[in-house]
Amino acid sequence: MQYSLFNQPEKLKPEQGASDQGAPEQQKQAPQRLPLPEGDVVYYPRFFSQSTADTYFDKLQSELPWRQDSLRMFGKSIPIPRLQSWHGDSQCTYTYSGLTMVPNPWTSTLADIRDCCSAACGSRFNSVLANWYRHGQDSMSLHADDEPELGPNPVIGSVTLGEARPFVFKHKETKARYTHLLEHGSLLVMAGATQSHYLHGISKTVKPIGGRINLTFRRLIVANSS
Ligand SMILES: O=C(O)CCC(=O)C(=O)O
Ligand SMILES: [Fe+2]
Repeated sequence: MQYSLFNQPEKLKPEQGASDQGAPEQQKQAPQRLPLPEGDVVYYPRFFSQSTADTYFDKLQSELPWRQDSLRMFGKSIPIPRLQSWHGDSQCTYTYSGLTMVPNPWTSTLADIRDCCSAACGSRFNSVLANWYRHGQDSMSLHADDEPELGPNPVIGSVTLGEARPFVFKHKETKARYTHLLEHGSLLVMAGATQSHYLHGISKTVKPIGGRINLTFRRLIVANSS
């Protein structure tokens, strides 16, 4: 399907809730295409209003069955530096870095956010990895979302709630780096050949910062997916 990354149906425009009144600088922020050669990345600041994003943060923090997962490296079990929760349609079992994750069901909060992101991205997302970065020492090392079950040129929709963190892109051949701050209530959409050409990740910081929840929506190619 051909679609524009700039799709933003009227009903998905940032809400103008009570807490946003009198703060016109918070509204009408246009999507930005990031200047990444060979990449296809669009950033929607305030995809969700401040008040909606605050509510989602609180609900997800308390509702999701957060897990401390570990990876096996060099024969040792190493805890990953963040908590995670994998949700999706029942057939969406996902394997990454040797870790096989059976999906938890969609919660109504996750399903609401999924539907907004699917409409904006033109992709029917069937799964989401929720990441909870509790503080500055939580991180995600550079990687590409290029697992075979995502298919070629996957569309990935990534929502940030809570503390803003810099998102690092590193070009696989030129090694050029580009950093973009992901803010509360934003949506970052990676599409096209972005995963073929770039790694991405979240670095640690020594600054005393608050928690951040990230939701990375994906569409896995699975039997019986519509
Ligand atoms: O926390 C983020 O913004 C990145 C998450 C990510 O890259 C992933 O879940 O694959
Ligand atoms: Fe990723």
